[in-house]
Amino acid sequence: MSDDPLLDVRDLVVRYGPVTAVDGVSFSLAAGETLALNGPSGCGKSSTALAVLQLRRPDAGRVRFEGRELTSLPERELRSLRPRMQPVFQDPYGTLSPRHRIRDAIAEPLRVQGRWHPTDGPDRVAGLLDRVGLDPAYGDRRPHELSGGQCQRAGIARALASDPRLLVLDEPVSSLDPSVRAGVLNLLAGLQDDLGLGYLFICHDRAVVRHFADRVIEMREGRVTSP
Ligand SMILES: Nc1ncnc2c1ncn2[C@@H]1O[C@H](COP(=O)(O)OP(=O)(O)OP(=O)(O)O)[C@@H](O)[C@H]1O
Repeated sequence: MSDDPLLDVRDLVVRYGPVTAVDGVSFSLAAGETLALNGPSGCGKSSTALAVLQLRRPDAGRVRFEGRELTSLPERELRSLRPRMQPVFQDPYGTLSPRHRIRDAIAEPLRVQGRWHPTDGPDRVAGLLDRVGLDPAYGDRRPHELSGGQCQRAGIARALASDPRLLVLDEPVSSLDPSVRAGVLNLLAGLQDDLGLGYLFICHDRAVVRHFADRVIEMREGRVTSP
């Protein structure tokens, strides 16, 4: 294995028509590390996240993930890499389909990736629920039958089903009640310790960032202002 960082972003640019949302952002992230993007609303944090995930193709710059340059890869080749870089968004109810039971939402990535086996699939789903601190019986419920914190845990379980190396966490606790935020952050910290995941952690709350991240990048008006 090379000494390549897990993720290396160089001179990233994202434009929406005349608006330059991300204007030459560079950073790298090692496996097992949490790098936070911090800054005021509208500074380009989410646009950076979407471009890293190639959910929105950047207008310029490079995104290297596990040593592979993503920006020049056709969608067909990206598809096989996508499971390894998973997003977790702010609104857990928006991530999980309201019509599907939690266990089906978690099983879906396994099915789509051809890794679902009827013999051990249900146990894997139960194991993932247990891993995020949810009683496997919650698998029978639909998202609206869970609290915000429980639903975010289910969203994290769904992300883990893909065996990712990188989680892009876009304000993962911002919509949660303050009393349950620490529990979800502790869960993420434990998963990182156990699985060696890299976290790109987007958060506008400086106190949370200081507590949770190994390193912090400050953004303003699409640019990195520090370090
Ligand atoms: N789909 C879009 N179309 C047009 N402009 C957009 C779009 N998405 C974001 N922008 C603009 O790009 C800039 C950066 O937005 P972005 O959401 O990336 O910032 P942010 O730091 O994540 O903000 P927030 O914390 O409020 O989500 C803002 O000026 C925003 O209005």
